[in-house]
Amino acid sequence: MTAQTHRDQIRARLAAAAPAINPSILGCDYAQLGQEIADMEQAGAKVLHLDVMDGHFVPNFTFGMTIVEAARRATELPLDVHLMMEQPGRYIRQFREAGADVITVHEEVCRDQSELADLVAQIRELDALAGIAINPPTPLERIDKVAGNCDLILCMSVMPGFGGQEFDHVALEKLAALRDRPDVTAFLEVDGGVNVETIADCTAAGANMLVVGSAISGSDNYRQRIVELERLIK
Ligand SMILES: O=C(CO)[C@H](O)[C@H](O)COP(=O)(O)O
Repeated sequence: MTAQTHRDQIRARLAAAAPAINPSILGCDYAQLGQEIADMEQAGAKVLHLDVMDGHFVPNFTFGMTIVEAARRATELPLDVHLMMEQPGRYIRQFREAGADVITVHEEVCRDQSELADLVAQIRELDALAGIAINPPTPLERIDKVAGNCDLILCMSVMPGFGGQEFDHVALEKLAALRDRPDVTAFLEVDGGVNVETIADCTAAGANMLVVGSAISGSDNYRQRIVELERLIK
């Protein structure tokens, strides 16, 4: 029997958890990062979303591989690392070595779909799940050749860069179109403005990985909020 790869194991964990609430650490207290991550895990998170922002592709900075590596030491939960950055290919190996299990790159930083496909292959060679992300204005045609051959597709429901923005419904049309494509087996993820008002529409449209930032990190009780969100989607 062939041994399971790390990708196989992570895919199986995500499939077992789906539809999964995927808390983003963007709004956490970074002076207490280990505790924040432990709190999210105890609250029921099955996967954690880490937002890497470079100040070029998005008008904000967050963190790089050092924090990914610290998160890796703080938890065994799958780490879903969203690279909001130019030239992600230069850093993919370092993020993988820091402990990223899922690595997502943006279509908008690629010349064409062949470059996007190369990044997917590069991520998979490192035994991580490969995700591709599109911003609200980016049409699905821009990923039509790669959508059937990647592990996760992230439909942004805000322009990336900041938490606490309003949900853009354009993501729902894209999710539904992807869900209906027989060749697409990727996890379908949505990120931005996902909260108690919008989450049920996301799963109804086909999302099975639901990134939630401020609706969890801004609440007084992470567990209560995750349970509340889960009730709306299961
Ligand atoms: O990528 C992001 C913003 O660009 C983040 O995942 C962000 O944490 C989402 O936050 P919120 O749920 O508050 O919209």
